[in-house]
Amino acid sequence: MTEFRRNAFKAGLRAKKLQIGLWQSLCSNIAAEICSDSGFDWLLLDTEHSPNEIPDLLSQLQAIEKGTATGIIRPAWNDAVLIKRCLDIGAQTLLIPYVQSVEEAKAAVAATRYPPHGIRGVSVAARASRYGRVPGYLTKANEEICVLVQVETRQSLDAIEGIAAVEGVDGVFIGPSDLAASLGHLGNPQHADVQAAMKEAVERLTKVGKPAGILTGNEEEARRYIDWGYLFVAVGSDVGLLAKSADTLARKFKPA
Ligand SMILES: O=C(O)C(=O)C[C@H](O)[C@@H](O)CO
Repeated sequence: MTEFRRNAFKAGLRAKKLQIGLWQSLCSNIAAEICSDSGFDWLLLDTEHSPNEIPDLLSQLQAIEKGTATGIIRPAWNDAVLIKRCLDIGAQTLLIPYVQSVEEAKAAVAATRYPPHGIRGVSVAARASRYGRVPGYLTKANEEICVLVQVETRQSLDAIEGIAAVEGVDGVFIGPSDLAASLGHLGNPQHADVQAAMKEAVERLTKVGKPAGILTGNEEEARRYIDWGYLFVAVGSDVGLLAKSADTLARKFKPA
């Protein structure tokens, strides 16, 4: 019998365990497979700022299944159709960008739930149910679906407790680049005002018992965010790793 797949990332969030991730923007199943054997807890397959399409995402999910990491997809927008397509190919954890209000957080959750709890369209033969072979998938799916919402503007910061309290929101991710832009510091998430906002955000989320996540390519910052209480932290990206290693190697033989 084909078993219903459990979501290790969601279990880690419930246990308030620190989970370390890597951002995947190369849109490559081979890169994703390589990174999935590194020991990370999660790999974020981005479609908001990377040219990833559904077939690319599907092959990346397949590639990372045998590794240590849970695949998380970020749809390009808080859109029920994009969300449905990511769920149907087997993603159980989604990171929804630019959630500005309680209403938008509710809409994100509703897009992941079958009626009567939401509006997810029903497929009886999608990969999510192992092509219809998982007994009772339609009634059990919600148990393992994990919804992360992105708070990345001044407006959403103001509403952070309400957004976090929406039933079905499992975690809140602070987007450093967009938050910096919204606070008037485009391109400078290190600015003291932005750092203070990110610290306050995790403190407020911790107070209401909701796990907070973040991304940085800088080790010192990552350690600081972990000290502040962030629980799902992406500590780099496949693009960053490749660019940095390629530059370092080239410099050894072709000094600038
Ligand atoms: O605001 C942010 O920071 C994010 O949402 C993450 C970025 O989109 C990521 O691509 C890094 O630039």
